[in-house]
Amino acid sequence: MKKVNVVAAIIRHDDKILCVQRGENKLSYISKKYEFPGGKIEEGETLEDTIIREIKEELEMDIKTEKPFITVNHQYPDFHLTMHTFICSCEDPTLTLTEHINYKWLKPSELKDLDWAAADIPIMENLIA
Ligand SMILES: Nc1nc2c([nH]c(=O)n2[C@@H]2O[C@H](COP(=O)(O)OP(=O)(O)OP(=O)(O)O)[C@@H](O)[C@H]2O)c(=O)[nH]1
Repeated sequence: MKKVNVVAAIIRHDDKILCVQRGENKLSYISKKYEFPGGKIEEGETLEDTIIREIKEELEMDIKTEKPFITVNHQYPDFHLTMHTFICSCEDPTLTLTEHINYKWLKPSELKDLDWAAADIPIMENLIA
């Protein structure tokens, strides 16, 4: 089974968290789902390098990693995902979507209203708790 290793950013600004929506995908279970921005770890990168690079690529945004949050292991029908997450901050919340189709800045109590990728559900629940 294919293994995918990603890092995702929980970007906070004021009392809100950034949530982004994936575009259409041939895998229906991730198509148009909400997620935390991020991506795959490249060779030689630290987890922090990955998240800074991915957020710049996907959102044209500069962030600072504050602390590691949880790591999730999730078995999707076609691959096994390990997703490391970091709580991050940004000075300027302005962003440009280069890959996603929508974004929302939500308070923790509002996170449960989105249609999340399955692997993100434990992350979202920990943020609410
Ligand atoms: N970045 C990110 N990926 C997630 C999250 N939740 C989740 O299930 N994934 C899955 O993890 C996989 C890897 O993420 P990615 O962003 O690098 O994937 P991708 O397919 O767009 O990358 P690629 O097209 O460059 O290969 C995707 O299948 C994605 O659906 C999340 O919160 N953030």
